[in-house]
Amino acid sequence: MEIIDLTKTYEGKNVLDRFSLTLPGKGTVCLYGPSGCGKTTLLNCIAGLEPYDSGSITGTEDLKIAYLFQEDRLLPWISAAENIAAVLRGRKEQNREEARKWMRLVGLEGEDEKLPAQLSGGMKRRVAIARTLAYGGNLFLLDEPFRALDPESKEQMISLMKNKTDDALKILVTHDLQEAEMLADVTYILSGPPVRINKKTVRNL
Ligand SMILES: Nc1ncnc2c1ncn2[C@@H]1O[C@H](COP(=O)(O)OP(=O)(O)OP(=O)(O)O)[C@@H](O)[C@H]1O
Repeated sequence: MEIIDLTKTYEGKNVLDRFSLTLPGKGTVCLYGPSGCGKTTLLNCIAGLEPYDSGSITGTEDLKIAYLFQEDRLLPWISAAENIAAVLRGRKEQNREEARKWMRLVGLEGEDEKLPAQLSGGMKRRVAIARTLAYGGNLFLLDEPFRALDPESKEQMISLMKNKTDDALKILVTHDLQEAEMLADVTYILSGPPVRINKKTVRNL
């Protein structure tokens, strides 16, 4: 996948200014940078959710993209398990079973019937993670995926994500260098001073 000279402006202000990056077919690439530097905008452009002013993104045409948004975006009027089942393509009963399996995998057994409003912030995040993984794909866009999780659930979710997305490319946006260190093969610093992460490749853009 190749991003060449991507430029995106909002209200006359350059958010992405001739941004270029070549990404591998699989593995985890972390984008690290201060709030407001354009990380979410970049993911939205890759996903095709935001138009851009100039430049190109190629190599995404045949990819199935699973996007974990920064916000959970759960449908409030259906249960946690139904939120997961909603992205599945099988028969109703099969989807329900599959959704229950994902609820177990993210440590939410017994919470299937709860509405999002009845879940804690961390539980909602785990449902959103389960929904993204259940949908699956060859490109995962992960915008602060472990936001609102306690350290133990975060570790569990990192390990689950590693297991379930082995053959895919993951683009991970995070403010947390420890997270980058645990997951990423390469970390790009989008702006600000260089930061070193143990044993990992860190590049400034
Ligand atoms: N729809 C929009 N309309 C106008 N400006 C926007 C819009 N979306 C984002 N911006 C602006 O673009 C800039 C980049 O926003 P973006 O959400 O991509 O940053 P970010 O690096 O993901 O930040 P964070 O780490 O806080 O999520 C910000 O200055 C923001 O105010």
